[in-house]
Amino acid sequence: MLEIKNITKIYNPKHAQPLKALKGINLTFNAGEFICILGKSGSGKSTLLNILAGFDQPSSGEVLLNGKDISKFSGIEMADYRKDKIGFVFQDFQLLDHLSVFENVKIGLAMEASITKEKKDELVNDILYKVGLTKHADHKPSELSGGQKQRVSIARALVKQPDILIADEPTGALDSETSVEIMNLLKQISQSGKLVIVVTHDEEYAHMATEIVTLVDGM
Ligand SMILES: Nc1ncnc2c1ncn2[C@@H]1O[C@H](COP(=O)(O)OP(=O)(O)OP(=O)(O)O)[C@@H](O)[C@H]1O
Repeated sequence: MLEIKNITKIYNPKHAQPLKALKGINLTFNAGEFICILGKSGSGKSTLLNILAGFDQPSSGEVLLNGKDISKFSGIEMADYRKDKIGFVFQDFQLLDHLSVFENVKIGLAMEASITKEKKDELVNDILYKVGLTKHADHKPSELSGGQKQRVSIARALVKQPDILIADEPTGALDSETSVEIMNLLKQISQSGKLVIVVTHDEEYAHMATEIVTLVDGM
């Protein structure tokens, strides 16, 4: 489904000492897999994630989604790729404090001009049910626990039904019990047929993965 071939990323290529953040990475990921990307600080995890999510482009190599090379996409094609195929979950949730849980999740559908308001409301209610937040739909983020906030962020990423869910340190701001809960939810999501890719510092949760990728110094 998602294949990367000989990816390199060089920051400041014209600098006297360019920084090689990724040094020829080859990986294949399939639908239904739960991938954990591990590695020390500076090993290239965020760089790899940003390329997979279409936030950044590699210096060389290919990123193939169902055989199509997204690394050569134009700006507009890349924006469509991010909108249609990718859900992204951030460590610090990135919720809007003045909006309710329902409204925060609905933001995930803001770019979907072809979906009616009624259908959007139905999709939001469905996903809130799936992540166990129906009772909290009218609450503000400030009224939620850290784990509940991360569930809102996951619901917002999933509401547009992307094929791929990417999470950057989703448990980084959570205690260990809540972290297990969130990792279990992410695993369940992969078992429903999505490709879930998680960057984590917490090696203790890596056993839950179907595949572990360990980055060492960009390799
Ligand atoms: N925009 C940038 N410009 C220049 N160098 C960068 C940039 N982003 C990252 N780097 C460098 O690339 C290397 C890999 O960084 P990256 O953020 O991918 O690592 P990481 O494994 O995600 O680290 P952390 O766990 O601390 O987030 C590091 O040496 C970093 O300093």
